[in-house]
Amino acid sequence: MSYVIGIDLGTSAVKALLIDKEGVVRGEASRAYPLFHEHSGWSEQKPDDWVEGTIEALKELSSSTGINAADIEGMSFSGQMHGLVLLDGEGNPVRNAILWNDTRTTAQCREIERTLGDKLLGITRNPALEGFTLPKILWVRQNEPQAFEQAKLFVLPKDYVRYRLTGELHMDYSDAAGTLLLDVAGKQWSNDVLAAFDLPASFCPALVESHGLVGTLLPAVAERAGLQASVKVFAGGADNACGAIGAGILSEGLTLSSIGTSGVILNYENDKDADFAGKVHFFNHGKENAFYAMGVTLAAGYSLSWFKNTFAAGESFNQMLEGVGEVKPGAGGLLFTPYLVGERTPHADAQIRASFIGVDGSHTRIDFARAVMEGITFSLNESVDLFRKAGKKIETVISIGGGAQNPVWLQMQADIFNATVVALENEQGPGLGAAMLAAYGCGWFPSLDACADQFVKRGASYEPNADAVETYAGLFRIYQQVYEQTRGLNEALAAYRN
Ligand SMILES: Nc1ncnc2c1ncn2[C@@H]1O[C@H](COP(=O)(O)OP(=O)(O)O)[C@@H](O)[C@H]1O
Ligand SMILES: O=C(CO)[C@@H](O)[C@H](O)COP(=O)(O)O
Repeated sequence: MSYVIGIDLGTSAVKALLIDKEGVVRGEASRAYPLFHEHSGWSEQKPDDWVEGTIEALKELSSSTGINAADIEGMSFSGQMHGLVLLDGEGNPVRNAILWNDTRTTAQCREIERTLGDKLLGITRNPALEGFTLPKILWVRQNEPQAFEQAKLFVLPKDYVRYRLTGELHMDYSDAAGTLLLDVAGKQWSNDVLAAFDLPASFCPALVESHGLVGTLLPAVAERAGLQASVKVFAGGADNACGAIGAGILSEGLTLSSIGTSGVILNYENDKDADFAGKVHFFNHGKENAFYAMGVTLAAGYSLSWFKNTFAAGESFNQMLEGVGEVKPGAGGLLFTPYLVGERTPHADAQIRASFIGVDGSHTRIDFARAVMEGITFSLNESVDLFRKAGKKIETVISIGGGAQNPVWLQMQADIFNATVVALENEQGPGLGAAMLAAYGCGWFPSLDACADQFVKRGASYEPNADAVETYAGLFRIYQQVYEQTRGLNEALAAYRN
């Protein structure tokens, strides 16, 4: 039997999956690593923590499954997007990575808008948002000139890990699309954008397709991980592109909802010229010459894990959420907006913060937990709403991510989105998409679509309940007002943050 490995470099942990030719998961291992929040709005990780975590997870995977290492043919990656890793001439990081959920770069975003004007959307197909990579590059240049002086090249998180595993430096189109330096439709680094910010072409790594072969394992890494150095390593993709591949979102008309640390509503696009006027992100897919548009909730699963860590420390998600299905839709008039770290869609705002509105003396912790889940889902529904207004039909939504583990949340998504929500059997998130890129790259299938036919297995389906749909439609209108009503208050409170 032959196997491939999919590595999902997430924000909270790296997860490695061993998958056979039938698409059956034969083993999994993960390693968590810390996030550093030195100031409000800052979010960093140590690139070498990712590398160590990945090698440790691979070691566990190879030893615990008891399979013959020679049977592992290939591996590929899914990575948290946008994070800036600056490398010196020797390939060492010059500072910690600045992550996708770090919002320190508002001034640099305004500078990018002033410098590029309409060209920005025309070339990169996206507006300047704090989470994207170019503003982070400018921030380091302006605030840490000594570190910037040493930097010869930038990569994204999974590219750094792959580099340390193979010695080869590349970036795939799906991840490069989130840097604001790529001509998305033309699939090349934009000389116009690079020149506008005085960055040399040598600052960007070579571009490859997500299923492209980039090398094999370095012998020392292979030995530590318990693998053979001949394992073929394929580039991989952005976590949302890989999540979409792993959910079979490979043709028009399919929509994905992902509740991981962040939350995403994603729509497949064949048309490189599809125009959403920058209201949602528009990126290259991990499938060759395909695209996707998506809206992003910055703190989706993060809001629930914040709530758990703060008010239910020591409990599992299942323990904390026991009985949440018995609380009626609307949590007794309690509304939550999930703006714990600012927001992206539809309000690109780094200063906004979360609120509970309507707290009543009768509310208990389980009402708050339900309100948090509903608030996250209302935020995702803002993206569903945007897509519907742009003419997209959203009738069936495939749900992935840690949030899809809870059936009450799956039904809640069906009721709030007013669409059929489908879970996957043995949901594995973007790691499955990464493994599929390796399976396709190894030549096991003639196309990614053929691989999806074999690997992606739909599970339970949730239909919208008419009463709940009506209740939520009313609540959603109230939810939508909270942003404007709390914006000024949060701007004033910003001065008091750490
Ligand atoms: N049993 C569960 N029930 C509901 N939500 C859960 C459960 N387990 C995890 N989650 C949610 O999923 C999130 C993690 O999702 P995951 O896809 O693993 O994230 P990432 O890839 O960003 O690390 C958590 O923050 C939590 O909100
Ligand atoms: O910033 C984005 C997408 O634009 C995030 O989706 C990151 O890619 C991190 O994702 P998760 O850790 O939530 O999977």
